Amino acid sequence: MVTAEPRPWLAPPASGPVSATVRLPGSKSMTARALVISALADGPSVIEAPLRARDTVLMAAGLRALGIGVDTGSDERWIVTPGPMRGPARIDVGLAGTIMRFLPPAGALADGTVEFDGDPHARNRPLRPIVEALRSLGVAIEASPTGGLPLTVRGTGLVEGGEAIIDASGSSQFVSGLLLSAPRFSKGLTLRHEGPPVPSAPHLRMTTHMLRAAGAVVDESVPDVWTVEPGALHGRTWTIEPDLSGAAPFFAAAAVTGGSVTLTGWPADSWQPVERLAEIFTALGAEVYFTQEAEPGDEAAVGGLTVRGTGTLRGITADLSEVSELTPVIAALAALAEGPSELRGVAHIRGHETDRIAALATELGKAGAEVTEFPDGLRIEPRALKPTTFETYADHRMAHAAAVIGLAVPGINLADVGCTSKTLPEFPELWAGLVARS
Ligand SMILES: O=C(O)C1=C[C@@H](OP(=O)(O)O)[C@@H](O)[C@H](O)C1
Ligand SMILES: C=C(OP(=O)(O)O)C(=O)O
Repeated sequence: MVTAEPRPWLAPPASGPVSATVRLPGSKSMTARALVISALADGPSVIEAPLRARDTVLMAAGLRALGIGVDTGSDERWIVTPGPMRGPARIDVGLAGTIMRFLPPAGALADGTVEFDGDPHARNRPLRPIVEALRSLGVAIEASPTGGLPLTVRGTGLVEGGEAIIDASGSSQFVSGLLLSAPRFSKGLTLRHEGPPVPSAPHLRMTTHMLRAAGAVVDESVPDVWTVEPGALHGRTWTIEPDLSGAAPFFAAAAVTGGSVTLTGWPADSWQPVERLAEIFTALGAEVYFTQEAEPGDEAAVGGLTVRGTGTLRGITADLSEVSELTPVIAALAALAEGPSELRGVAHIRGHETDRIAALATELGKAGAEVTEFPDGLRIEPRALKPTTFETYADHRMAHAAAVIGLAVPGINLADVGCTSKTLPEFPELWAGLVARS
């Protein structure tokens, strides 16, 4: 609920191809899941290489408000000590989809009243499907007249669970949020999605992988149906991968400048959609490869993920529904490409940090691109781009998109770079360091 002063920032232009090896902080999505699963587990957990950013710090604070021990004192590892969850508690979700969708089901397992609210725009983000699913599972929950924040969950310490139907076409996080707490529901959960396709399938797979890693029994063999058996989640050590979505602008810098960016510390067997990112960057004209730093077959092996620009940046036609959070950066690349692009399948990103389709159409349009807005995406015709002040709408990924444009177009002013603190507070410094290596 804190609104910081805007921090204007001039995006640094690249003077040539960038050439850099960067280590990025941990994945927001993995850190969020590790925190929630660890809070619901039967013993302490350690989260190695967590992301320390607004979304994950607020998640930790939300769990603490429920009575969970979350020691975030060290940058290397956070320690979660579960215990009985209780209200009354007030949880600030900031602008984080992960918190507003993952913590109400957990809050329902607390004994007492748990209130949720967040930034002004957080009240516009969709929540109704998860609220209604929770009600159908026996949870007493009050929402605003639009079905969203502010929410009050009247926890009794127990959630009966059982069967629920949900339309999760607005966000995969509705499903993830319910599944993460489901092992602790008395009857577990069978959740059936009914409606247009659920976006962000890789995030659902991350949820089920991580639940199984903590001992949950999860069946996802039937499309659009997830079954979680009731049972204990076990404390464990989580090792958080670097954040793939946070990496996208850095890779984009390689593609735009014809340079090379290697991000280190990637596991050979990632839980994030590296292949989909590689396909998209390859279609754009870049080369993507993984260099293992240890013996093949070593499951813990990490390596470098490299994107190399080839001097060619092609327009693409792509369904981005699996990696919708990459849309702003890919749209920026499309505006700098040699031909038109059509990015579709992302209607739901109108419910992200801002209406990203409208925001991209406006801001890329201001920079000179010819942009057509569709209900589910954008057509972008590259034109000679010009300096502008790029509004960021409190949206970290709009800031990333502006920074990418600014590599090639001197004079791109971001209205506020402070919004990058949501997932990567070090963004301005890391970006300046990268551009200095051009
Ligand atoms: O579960 C998660 O960690 C996320 C799921 C996706 O949400 P949507 O399905 O709403 O796109 C993604 O865009 C978001 O950044 C993180
Ligand atoms: C959509 C995003 O975030 P959230 O987890 O708040 O939905 C995002 O990070 O691009």
